[in-house]
Amino acid sequence: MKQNLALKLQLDRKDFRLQVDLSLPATGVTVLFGPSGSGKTTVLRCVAGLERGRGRVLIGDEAWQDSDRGAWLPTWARDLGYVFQEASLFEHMDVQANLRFGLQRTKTASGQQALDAAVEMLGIGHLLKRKPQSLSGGERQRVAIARALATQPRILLLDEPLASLDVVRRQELLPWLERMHLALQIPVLYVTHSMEELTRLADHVVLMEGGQVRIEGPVSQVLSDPQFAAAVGGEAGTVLTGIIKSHDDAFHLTCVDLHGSEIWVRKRDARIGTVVRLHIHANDVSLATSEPRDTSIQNILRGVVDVIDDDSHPASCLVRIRHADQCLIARVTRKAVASLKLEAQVSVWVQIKSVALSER
Ligand SMILES: Nc1ncnc2c1ncn2[C@@H]1O[C@H](COP(=O)(O)OP(=O)(O)OP(=O)(O)O)[C@@H](O)[C@H]1O
Repeated sequence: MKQNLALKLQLDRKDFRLQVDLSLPATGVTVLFGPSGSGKTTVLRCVAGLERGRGRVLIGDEAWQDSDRGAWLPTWARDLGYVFQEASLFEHMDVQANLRFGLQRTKTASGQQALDAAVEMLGIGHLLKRKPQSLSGGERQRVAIARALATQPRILLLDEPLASLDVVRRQELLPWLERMHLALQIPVLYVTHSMEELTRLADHVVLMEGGQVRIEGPVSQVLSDPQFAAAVGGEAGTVLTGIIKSHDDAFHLTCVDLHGSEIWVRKRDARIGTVVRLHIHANDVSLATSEPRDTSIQNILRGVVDVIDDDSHPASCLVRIRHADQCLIARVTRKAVASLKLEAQVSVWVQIKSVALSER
């Protein structure tokens, strides 16, 4: 059964008020993003019943909290998995025993099946006999996530699960999270400060600011919102969806079909027909009003200017360009906008210097 998550919460602390009203998708990853102190962790803690504000927390048709009706489920009675920055495993037990410990909470006979599936999904079968202290930070987190999933939660809460890892470990763990993301049928609330995690994992994005929701929606829509782009500064970029079309072995390239246009990326070991995400930084996009010739840039699309908005610095603008039914953002100078006479509805050639790709 699909389990939409509906939150309407107000919580007051000294110098801080959380005030959110959100209806989140029943599956997929919702990334809570925003500056330090904006209230991301507080939202997770309210969902988990670790904080008690006023309002409602509804999962599917079950009320975990409904202040108007006096309803409140304590944390232990909420079917959820919660994974923190640092995996809190029992050091004296091996991985298998840690996983089984989580399982004791489950009420269904399918618990073992769920545990096996989680072990498979997080690729930790070869670690079952190891003690936590012998695991890397990334492996510990995979065990912690598998333990949370083995309890067959109705929702998974991940609070900066990669934050305590170094860059190398982060890069190791991200593909596992991507795979998990594709396989899970429950909603995931994921707190991060990292644009890379957001662009690779998010289906839905909530930008928090000062305890409130500033922008919210599907990832491609939020990322192509110039206000979001201005808020994240140099990290602004968009996510487009394409399909692997062909591989060029001679030049080590892969061709992605983007609504009839071709985008070339570094060769990927992915089957033809695979749906992929293309991440394009706003700073890697330039615009021309006549067809560029004799350029080293391989990826050139036709598009139409949709919106031109202010950037955080007055020297630059954020230009949203429509290509078929998707949008991308270019950061260009205000001077270029003036000299090219860019405005809404103007046709442009969009030159893309660099594209990163991940599987959807
Ligand atoms: N236990 C607490 N007692 C009092 N105030 C708190 C407590 N925990 C958090 N706060 C305050 O509540 C506000 C929201 O904190 P929260 O941890 O939800 O923000 P965040 O967006 O998750 O931040 P970060 O990205 O730094 O983790 C901040 O002003 C913070 O200082």
